Amino acid sequence: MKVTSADIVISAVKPEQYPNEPFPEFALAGRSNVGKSSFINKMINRKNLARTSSKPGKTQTLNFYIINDMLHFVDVPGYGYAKVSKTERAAWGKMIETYFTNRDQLKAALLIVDLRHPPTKDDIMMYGFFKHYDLPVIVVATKADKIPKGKWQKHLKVTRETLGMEKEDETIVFSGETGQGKDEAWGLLKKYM
Ligand SMILES: Nc1nc2c(ncn2[C@@H]2O[C@H](COP(=O)(O)OP(=O)(O)OP(=O)(O)O)[C@@H](O)[C@H]2O)c(=O)[nH]1
Ligand SMILES: [Mg+2]
Repeated sequence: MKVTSADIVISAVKPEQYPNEPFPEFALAGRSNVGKSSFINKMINRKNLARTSSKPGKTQTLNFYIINDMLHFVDVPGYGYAKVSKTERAAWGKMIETYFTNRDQLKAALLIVDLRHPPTKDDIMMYGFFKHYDLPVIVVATKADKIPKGKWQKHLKVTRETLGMEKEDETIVFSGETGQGKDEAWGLLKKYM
C-alpha cells in the first residue's frame, strides 16, 4: 500500500479515550524491545513516528496511529521486561485485556516475535490469548536482518512449532531495518480491511 499520510491520533490508557472512527484497526503485541514500534515505522515509511528505543519499555500507552485516513495501527506496550513492578504488570494486563477483548474495530493482532530465538513463554501465552478470543493473529518474525537469509526458514519453523501455531495462521519474516516482508505484510492486512 502506498502510504500518503500517517499521524498519531491519541495515546490512550482507557476505552473512553479510544478513537470513535470505524476504521479497520491492527494492534501490535510482543516482548519489550522486540521491534513493535519499528514495525509500524517501517510499514508507514517514517523514521520515528512511533517512538523507538534501544532500551525496553519505551511504549507505555496504547498509541493510535491513523494511516491514509482509513486505518489505525495501535502500538502497545511490550511484555516480559523484568524490571517491572507487580503493580505495573497488573495495570498492563488490565489495559491489554480491556483493549483486545472489547474493540470492535480490531481486525487482527500482529504478534511480533524475534526470528533469531524461539518464542518465549510470554509469547506462547499471548498467542494462546488471541486464539482463546478468536482474534485473527498474524505472527511477524522480525530482526531477520540479524541472521543469514539461508537460516530464515529453519528459524521460522521453530517459531511456528514453539507457538503451536495453527495451519491457517500466517507468519511473515520481517526486518525493521531493511523493510524485508513489508509488502507481504501489507498484502495480508489488506485482506482484513
Ligand atoms: N537490526 C534490527 N534492529 C531492530 C529491528 N526492529 C527493531 N530493532 C531495534 O530494536 C530496538 C527496539 O525497537 P522498538 O521498535 O523500540 O521495540 P518495541 O517492541 O516497540 O519496544 P517497547 O516499546 O519497549 O515494547 C531498537 O533499538 C530498534 O532499532 C530489526 O528488524 N532489525
Ligand atoms: Mg515500542
